[in-house]
Amino acid sequence: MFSLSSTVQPQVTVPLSHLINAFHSPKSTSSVSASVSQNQHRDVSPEHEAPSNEPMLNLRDLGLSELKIGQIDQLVDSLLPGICKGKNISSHWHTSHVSAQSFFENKYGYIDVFSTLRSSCLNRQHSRTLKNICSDLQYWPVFIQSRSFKTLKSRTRRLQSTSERLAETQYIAPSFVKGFLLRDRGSDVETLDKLMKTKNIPEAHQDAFKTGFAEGFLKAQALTQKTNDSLRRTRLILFVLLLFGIYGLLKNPFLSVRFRTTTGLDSAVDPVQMKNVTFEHVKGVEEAKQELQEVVEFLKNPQKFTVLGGKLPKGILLVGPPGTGKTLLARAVAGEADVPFYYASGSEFDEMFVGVGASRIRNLFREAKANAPCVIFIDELDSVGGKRIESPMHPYSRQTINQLLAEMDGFKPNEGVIIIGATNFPEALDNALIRPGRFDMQVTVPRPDVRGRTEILKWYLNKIKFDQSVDPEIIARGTVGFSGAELENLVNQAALKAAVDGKEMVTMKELEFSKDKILMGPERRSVEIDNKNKTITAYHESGHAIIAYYTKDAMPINKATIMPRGPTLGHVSLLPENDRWNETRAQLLAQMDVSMGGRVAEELIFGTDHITTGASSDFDNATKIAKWMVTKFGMSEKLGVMTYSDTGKLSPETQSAIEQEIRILLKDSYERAKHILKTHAKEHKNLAEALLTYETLDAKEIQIVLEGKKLELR
Ligand SMILES: Nc1ncnc2c1ncn2[C@@H]1O[C@H](COP(=O)(O)OP(=O)(O)OP(=O)(O)O)[C@@H](O)[C@H]1O
Ligand SMILES: [Zn+2]
Repeated sequence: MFSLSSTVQPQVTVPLSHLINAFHSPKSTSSVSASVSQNQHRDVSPEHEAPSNEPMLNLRDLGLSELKIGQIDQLVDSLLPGICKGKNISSHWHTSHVSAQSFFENKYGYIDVFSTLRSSCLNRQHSRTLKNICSDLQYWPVFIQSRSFKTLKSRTRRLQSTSERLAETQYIAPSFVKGFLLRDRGSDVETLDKLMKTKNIPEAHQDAFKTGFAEGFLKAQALTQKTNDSLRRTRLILFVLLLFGIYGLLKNPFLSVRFRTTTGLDSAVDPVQMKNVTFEHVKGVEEAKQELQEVVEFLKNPQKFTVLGGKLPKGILLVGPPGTGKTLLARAVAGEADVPFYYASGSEFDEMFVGVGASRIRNLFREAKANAPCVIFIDELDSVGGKRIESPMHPYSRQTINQLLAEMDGFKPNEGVIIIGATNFPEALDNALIRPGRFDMQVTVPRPDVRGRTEILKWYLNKIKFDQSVDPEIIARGTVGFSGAELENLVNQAALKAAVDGKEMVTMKELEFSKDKILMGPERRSVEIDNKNKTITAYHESGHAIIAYYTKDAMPINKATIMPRGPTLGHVSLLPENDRWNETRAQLLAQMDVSMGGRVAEELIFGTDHITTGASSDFDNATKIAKWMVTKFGMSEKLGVMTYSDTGKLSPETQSAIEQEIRILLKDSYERAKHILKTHAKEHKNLAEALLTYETLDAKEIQIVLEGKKLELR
């Protein structure tokens, strides 16, 4: 409805179509009727009440509410000729107002237009053309009263000031009025008149021309209104969607985690109660456990230490290769003492964002102090406490380390918070971190020895089903240098293999299998090796085995196989009875002899022309031992008890003397191997054939074959 309602303004509204109709057929009287309401009394006739979907045009908007009686009469007459023929007028027209009649009369000195409308029946028959209406509209004074009786000046006067005019139109007039009457009225109509004149439009067509103009204008206004409505609706929908979107983002767990981690204000500092992990769970690191025992005592009973005046270190640094059980030990300390355990990894503090790493450290220590006695464990300490090198990758590491140092200085030694740090690279740590008062107690957690490995293997074997014939010690002997984590993995892999093979329990075979897999890579069963190469490999490997078996100081054989694995076509594994801390000259020579066994076997069986490249790593091994014996271990009579570290810088004579000695050692070794293989040619043949049949033979089976007994069919 194009109406501007106001409490004080009389309103005259008319369906738009009627106005258009009036424009179109000004002489027709049948299609349009009107009624006039009484003063202070709204027309309540049913027709009037019936809602109309048509847009309504408020005549006041057209500036008609201020018409003089005569003008209104003229207008109504021209718009709706014969509209009021009596009291039974239908009420498509109605007027309403609420302001006092006297107000208008008093203030403006002329009769209220509505009293005129009320008294008049609007039944004049004069028909007038649109041209007349337009020119009337053009010059009628527009008189608009806003709310609260604030009366604006006559429009004619106000139009003198352009700025005033603009302000007024924006404030009061609807766009229709602005466009049609106020802002562009004069110019539009004038232009239209001018246009009709210049185009020489005949008098007869001028009405139609103007009608078309007015109709188009009204339609454009209706369209604008529609567009504005739909724009408003779209904006509302977008706003609601935005609200939903924001709600969804806040509820999304992924994003909330991101917010957590990136702000660092809420880093994970929840303690873990470690009652279930004790020193019992950590095997093969007895010394480390003993050293940490006193820390456990302190955490259990801090007063005992305070009374005696003893001071415990604030920080303990666990140093050792990966997987040796440093984290496990720290957990066990908390578990033994039954105190909370705060875990943090150094890399968590290594943040790209300023202050985040430092704030996490602050949070961690604040939480820990509130829950003392407790253990803070910082894994990978080197990644937070490494030497303070400025680098673009770690822009705020200095800030983080400083925070860590400040926190460590910030509590007293006997406050009940023990910080355990772990690192694989103690040398990479910032010196400020390892000075007394910080991480001043260092505990080494080495790779386990054979006893330790046996214990660890037993511990993890007890968690799976294994055959009674399994000897963990044999596996332990063959896994020199394995860490606790690697041994755990070995047992696990054996269990998986047994499950895949449909076995009920794990046997030595699976354990050996997984050991070889870890040491040498997976088996290459799919590799097609021709019989000739298989035979050469079988004799080569048996050659090693025969030398090992018949040489007094050689290590016991564990296994021989011609199954390709990793880069090898076959191998013989020997096991030291113990981890060897020292090796004798005889043991070193025996190792060289065993290495030579492969090539000697090839030569003896297939002839000098058919020796292969397969012995190169054997020679590498033998040559290395011979070289060390001469240059490092003082085991050459000719060169004496002296070390020759940088052989390239030695005199040519010395260099050739060393070379000579190494050559003799290797040659002698080769000859010894040849002698043994010639002596035990029969055993050599038997073993090679057994390998060709069975592919893999363990120590017991090798012994059976070499004793000339028959192997049971597997
Ligand atoms: N000495 C051990 N006794 C028993 N289990 C061990 C031992 N060492 C390692 N493990 C096993 O290996 C797993 C990994 O060990 P842990 O995380 O403690 O090693 P770590 O020294 O902290 O390694 P990293 O330096 O890589 O952090 C342990 O959870 C445990 O299952
Ligand atoms: Zn070999």
